[in-house]
Amino acid sequence: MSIHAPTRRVEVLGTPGDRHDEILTPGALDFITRLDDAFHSRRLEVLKERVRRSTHLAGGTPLVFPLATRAIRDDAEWRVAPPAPGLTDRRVEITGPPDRRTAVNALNSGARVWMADLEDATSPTWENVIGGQLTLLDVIERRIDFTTPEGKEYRLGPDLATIMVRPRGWHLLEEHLEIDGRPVSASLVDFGLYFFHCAQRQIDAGHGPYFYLPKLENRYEARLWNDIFLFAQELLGIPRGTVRAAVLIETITAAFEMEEILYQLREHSAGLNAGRWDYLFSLIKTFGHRTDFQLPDRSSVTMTAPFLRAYTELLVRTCHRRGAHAIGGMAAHVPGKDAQAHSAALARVRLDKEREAEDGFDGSWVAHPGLVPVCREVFDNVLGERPNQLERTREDVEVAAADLLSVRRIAAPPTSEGLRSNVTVALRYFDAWLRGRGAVALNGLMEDAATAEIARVQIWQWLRHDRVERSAVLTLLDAECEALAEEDPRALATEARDLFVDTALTPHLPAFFTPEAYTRHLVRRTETPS
Ligand SMILES: CC(=O)SCCNC(=O)CCNC(=O)[C@H](O)C(C)(C)COP(=O)(O)OP(=O)(O)OC[C@H]1O[C@@H](n2cnc3c(N)ncnc32)[C@H](O)[C@@H]1OP(=O)(O)O
Ligand SMILES: O=CC(=O)O
Ligand SMILES: [Mg+2]
Repeated sequence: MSIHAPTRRVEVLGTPGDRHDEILTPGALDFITRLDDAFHSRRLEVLKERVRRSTHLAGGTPLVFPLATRAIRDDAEWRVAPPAPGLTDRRVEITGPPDRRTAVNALNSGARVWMADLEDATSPTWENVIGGQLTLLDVIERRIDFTTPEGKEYRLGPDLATIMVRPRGWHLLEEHLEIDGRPVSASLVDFGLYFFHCAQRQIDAGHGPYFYLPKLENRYEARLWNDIFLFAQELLGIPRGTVRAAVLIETITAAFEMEEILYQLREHSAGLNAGRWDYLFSLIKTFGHRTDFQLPDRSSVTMTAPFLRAYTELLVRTCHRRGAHAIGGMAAHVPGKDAQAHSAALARVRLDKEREAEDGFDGSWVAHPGLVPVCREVFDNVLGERPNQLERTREDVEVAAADLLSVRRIAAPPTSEGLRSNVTVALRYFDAWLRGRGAVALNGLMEDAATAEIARVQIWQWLRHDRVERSAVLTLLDAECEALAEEDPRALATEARDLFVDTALTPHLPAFFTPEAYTRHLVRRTETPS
């Protein structure tokens, strides 16, 4: 089907799947077209600004709290909107891709919020993108219950988590949907389809259209999202201020603009989250060329490192000063398959959540239903009857630019185990992603696009500073490739290897592995548009 909005030609080029027509309705496509009309060029400006900024930082321009927005930071009066229905108590938030099994398990898990993730945890095949929207629609319509061929039943229980949806970031395109012959922003597609189908339904169900916004780099990107919310609410007759969005502070530049990001979104804000994995990725990517920014093995970079503590403490202080929730990040350990690994994972997650709760976070993320009880218990102990600890304004916290950048204090050379682990994670994650899975458990750790990016850019950084030999990386890569192909005949070991070579072993570091990999491997366009 092609629909002709007044002047625009919309084409759906993805292979039609079961019930896709329920999502790709003429009304929804028209809504996406209007979003594209209004915001296409603003997205391009934001992307241009990213390149400009990273070139300046690479050229030695110091990263500082912006001078131009000092008045916003100094103004003690402004606050973000009060928490929206279903978002007052967020002591445990579970994350996961919006496939049907994960959705039912996450919603029933006992977590207060389910972050339905179209970003780090989703490989954006067309089937996953539209399937995810169908899952969300079916959940809200309460028609998702199903039984597997093996007889296992999935049924929504009485007490469900509130849904927050994370659309893909600004760097990605949706090539299965074209307007006037060019692909549409993946962020606008994910946001637009969910908003169009579910905003009113969520309001009718007592909640609202709630979002998590990934990978923002500065206040301009927050303003862009805020303008999109205003536009979308107006267009569909949704009362202004109904949308809520939490921003992941997961780039080093955004850490210098937390107040400004909250300020831009204040009418729609649902606080900030400490997205630690992308944050580390961003830090290495931004300063990877500098000798004083070399990070050691990923396993030895813990949240107690001074530069990471500065980041989380500043996040709590900033949020609570403005009446916004501060939500903790993802501990990577997932429950093990044997008793010993299981209790070790739980103990590590407990320590991580205890530190966050004591620091003043209002809740935190878990990656697996088996981790909900431990996170809840830790926050119950600190919060008691209170739904959050917004009143802890943490005026004791003072963080300077140098504290956020004090990476040198944990510098240590990479070990052979650290290198091997990064090669394994990057290669195996790429293989999973190319086959449509955006999150996997590897060696007891949750791996997704953010953690795989750390593995990739660390290898690049170590090569760049002659910390490891290229031949050693290639030897490990080939061995891992062979092992993967032997273990699983369906593995795309060669494609994953090529992706590794092209994104980690090149002199110029690609900003993300996903855009190129998406175009090369995930895009399956039909000959004749439907
Ligand atoms: C850096 C960041 O951005 S973090 C946020 C993005 N990342 C994520 O959201 C990852 C979320 N986690 C996951 O996707 C999964 O936990 C994985 C892939 C890591 C591991 O999944 P599995 O290998 O299936 O784990 P496991 O076998 O222990 O699962 C047991 C059950 O728990 C369910 N489960 C596991 N994780 C989740 C989850 N996050 N949400 C809901 N259910 C889950 C499984 O579906 C399975 O259910 P079943 O018994 O009905 O089949
Ligand atoms: O999105 C979360 C992160 O840690 O990255
Ligand atoms: Mg992330």
